[in-house]
Amino acid sequence: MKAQQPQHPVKHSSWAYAEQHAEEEPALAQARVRAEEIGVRPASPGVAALLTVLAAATQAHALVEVGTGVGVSGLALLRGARADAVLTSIDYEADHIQAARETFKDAGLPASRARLITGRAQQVLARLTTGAYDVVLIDADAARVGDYAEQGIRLLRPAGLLIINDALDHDRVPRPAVREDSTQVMRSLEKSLQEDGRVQTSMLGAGTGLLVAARR
Ligand SMILES: C[S@@+](CC[C@H](N)C(=O)[O-])C[C@H]1O[C@@H](n2cnc3c(N)ncnc32)[C@H](O)[C@@H]1O
Repeated sequence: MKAQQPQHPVKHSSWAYAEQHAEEEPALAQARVRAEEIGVRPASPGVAALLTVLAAATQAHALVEVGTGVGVSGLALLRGARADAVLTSIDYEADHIQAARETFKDAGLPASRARLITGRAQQVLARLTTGAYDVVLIDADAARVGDYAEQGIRLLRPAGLLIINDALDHDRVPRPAVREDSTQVMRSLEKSLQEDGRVQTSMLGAGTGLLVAARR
C-alpha cells in the first residue's frame, strides 16, 4: 500500500511548532517590537535559533552579515559564536544600525563584539579580507543576492558557512506560476550554488527558507 503523503495543514502546523522551539531572550523580543516600529522584517524565531546553532557548530570567530536590520540575526549569531567573536554587520540605513546597536546593548554585549558599518553592501564587502571569515549571512535585497553570495564565498575560510535568509522568497520559490524578479533570482541562486563545486548546499525550511552552503 502506498504511504499517505502528509497534508499541507499538518506540515504547516509542524513548521509553526518548530518556529516556536526556542524561547527567545528579552533583548530579541524587544528588537522585534523595534522592528515593527521602523518597518524591518527581522529573522524569524526559527531562523534566529538556527543561526545560533550554526555559529556554535562552526565555532565562529569572525562573522559577516549583510542586512543588520534591528540586530535579531546578528545577536542570534553572536550568541552561538565564540566568546571573543566579532560580527561585521552592514546596512545602508543609519536608523537600522542604531536600532541594532540598542539590541546589542540590551543584550549586554560589549560594543567591541559588533563592527556595525553604515554603507552599501556591494562596496563594503569588496573591502573585506579573502578567506578570513567563518560565517557570512546574507539577509538583504534579493536583487543583488547573487553578487553578495559570490563575495561571501570569497570571504569564507574552508568549512565556513554561507547562509542566505528568505531563500524561498516569502515562500514563492516553490510555486512555479510565480515569476516575480526576486523569486526568479532566488531560484537561480539556488541552482547556481547547487552546481558550484566550491560549496555543498542544503535548503532548510526555517522561516521563509534558509539556504546554507558549506565552503569546501
Ligand atoms: C530583512 S532586513 C534584515 C533583518 C535583520 N537581519 C534582522 O534579523 O534584524 C534587510 C536589511 O537590509 C538592508 N539593506 C537592503 N539593501 C542593502 C544594501 N544594498 N546594502 C546594505 N544594506 C541593505 C535594509 O536596510 C534592511 O535593514
